[in-house]
Amino acid sequence: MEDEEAFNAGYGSVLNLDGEVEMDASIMLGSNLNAGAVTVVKDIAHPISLARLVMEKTPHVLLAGAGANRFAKAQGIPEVPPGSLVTKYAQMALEEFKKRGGDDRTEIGHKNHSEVDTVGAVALDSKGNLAAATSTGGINGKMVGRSSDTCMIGSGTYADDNFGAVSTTGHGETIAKYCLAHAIIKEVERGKGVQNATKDTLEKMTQKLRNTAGAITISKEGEVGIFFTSKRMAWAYQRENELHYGIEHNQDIVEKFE
Ligand SMILES: NC(=O)C[C@H](N)C(=O)O
Repeated sequence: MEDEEAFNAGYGSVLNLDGEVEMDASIMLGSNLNAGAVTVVKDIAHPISLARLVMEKTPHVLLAGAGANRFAKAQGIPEVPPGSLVTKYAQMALEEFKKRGGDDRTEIGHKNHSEVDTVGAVALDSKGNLAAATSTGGINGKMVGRSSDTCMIGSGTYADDNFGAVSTTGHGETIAKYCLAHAIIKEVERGKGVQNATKDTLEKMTQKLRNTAGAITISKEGEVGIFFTSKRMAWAYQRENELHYGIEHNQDIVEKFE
């Protein structure tokens, strides 16, 4: 998904005020709560793979900026040429953002053409291990050096084999203040099913902070929770020979395959 221009991650990321791509990503394992993250990394095609290396090869959880890029080099991850993750669409979106005077970073009350989605994944394997991962270019027209919720364990990403795994998208400052991913997990811990936990937590967050977000959650039993207070959120999941997907509210398109 980081290679796909339609998504706001890797190639196709939105731009900061200087017209550059600065990316964030995080990953977490539910079995031991191991986690890794990077923030404000430049010229790396797959920030999520770098976040995984932070988890697997360092004693740290989060590496930032030049230090994260230096670590990538040491791990043999090549940098892509400067500017090669920038797309025409992202440049147009930044121009539009600047023309508008640059203050409509949330969906409430605005029709915002420049937002494309962060990518995230949650998974359960046959042994009962849960994992979550999230990757983003952040928010169009962000300040240089701004870190998002996506690199923050507990906000953008969380996984605990006892309860579930969550990945979130939406207005980063709001998600970070609410510790959204962890807040959803806490509701599961209190006994709610993952769909209700996801929905109720997002609704409470939006009511309190007047900004929108969405999340995908999976339980240790393999149930999925999908909800968004934003206008749209593209999602999909596969269980056995059924593929489910949607983007609008109350949409669940099913395709069966052999
Ligand atoms: N579309 C997104 O999910 C953006 C991301 N949460 C951020 O604030 O950077």
